[in-house]
Amino acid sequence: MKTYKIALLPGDGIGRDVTAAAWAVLEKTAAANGFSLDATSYPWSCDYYLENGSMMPADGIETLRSFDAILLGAVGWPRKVPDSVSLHGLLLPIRKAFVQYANIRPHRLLPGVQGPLRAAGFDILCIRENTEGEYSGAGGRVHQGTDNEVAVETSIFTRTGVERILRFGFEQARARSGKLASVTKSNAQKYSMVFWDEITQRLSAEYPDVEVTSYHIDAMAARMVMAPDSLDVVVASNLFGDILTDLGAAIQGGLGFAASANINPDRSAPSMFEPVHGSAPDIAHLGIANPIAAIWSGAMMLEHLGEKAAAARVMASIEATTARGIGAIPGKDKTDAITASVLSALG
Ligand SMILES: NC(=O)C1=CN([C@@H]2O[C@H](COP(=O)(O)OP(=O)(O)OC[C@H]3O[C@@H](n4cnc5c(N)ncnc54)[C@H](O)[C@@H]3O)[C@@H](O)[C@H]2O)C=CC1
Ligand SMILES: CC(=O)C(=O)O
Ligand SMILES: [K+]
Ligand SMILES: [Mn+2]
Repeated sequence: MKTYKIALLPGDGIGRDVTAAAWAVLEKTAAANGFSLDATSYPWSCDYYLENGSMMPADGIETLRSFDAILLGAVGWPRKVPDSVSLHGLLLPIRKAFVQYANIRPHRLLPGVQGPLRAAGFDILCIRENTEGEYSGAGGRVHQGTDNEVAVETSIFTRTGVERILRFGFEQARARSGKLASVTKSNAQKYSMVFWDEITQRLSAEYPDVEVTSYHIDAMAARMVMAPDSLDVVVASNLFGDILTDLGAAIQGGLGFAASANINPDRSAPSMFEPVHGSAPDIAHLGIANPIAAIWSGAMMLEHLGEKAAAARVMASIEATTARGIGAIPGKDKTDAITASVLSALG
């Protein structure tokens, strides 16, 4: 039987609950579809940091490298560890080291879910640059604690990095409606985003079948709310994509619905699958986290592994669940009840 080696990183807060839910669904799906998933779970998290002084061991990246894929919950527990330490100690290093440059975030309304906009046909695909840009981690602080203190955070946009994410966006647009929105801010950011726009324009010549439009990030935020039907594939830098995908999640009905895949398109290292949301300290321990985003991310993992029928089975079970009203209204159903419904819909 075909076996896939999966690294589980539940992380912090509700990351643990939703990863457990996703794993139960994935295991049952694998059994029904004739393959198996071999999980190794790692406790890397803020608790791990408090015990060991780092978010993961020094050889953590090398440990993960041998897996077929990584399933992650969420990283961060700001009451105990600064978010800048936890994110730059675990989540962001994995995305960078494994060149998971395409962060794919689908946003669409599931059956039975009423988003705040009543935009019934809401269905867009955000492609977020995931290894550089505003989250490069290049910068520093001097004269700390004095009136002369200075903080510098440098965005890094490389030709390789910008070209490959835009090309990925064009390819995704080609595979969907043929419409691509490129998110910019070249009226204010006169180096990086002018560079981004130039590469968008140059690549558009290679994709005459794709209609590409550039929108400034501020106008794009408004457009997602006011005219979501005018959008299909949206490609954005790391920070812009991060913000727009929480907005996309909100339009979907909440953070508990938004899935994501951190993809290494060349398959030279494992890709990582996780919900868009974080550890949600405000609801952790209440048993009410919506596991649908994590389960959907698991379906994206199966798709990436080539198990398309299994991925479709998981999606159909999610949709059957929300169509029955279970998990459709944020906070109404418990994590376990939503998971049980998806499990039973699997058949
Ligand atoms: N990829 C990751 O691991 C991410 C980690 N974080 C970290 O998570 C921690 C909390 O960050 P926040 O800014 O509060 O963002 P968050 O996404 O954890 O929570 C934002 C809001 O959405 C709600 N929410 C999130 N997921 C939900 C779910 N599955 N079901 C129902 N409601 C849900 C929360 O209760 C909260 O009100 C921080 O440490 C942050 O750095 C934040 C975003 C992504
Ligand atoms: C860190 C974060 O907010 C994200 O990856 O979406
Ligand atoms: K997450
Ligand atoms: Mn985010």
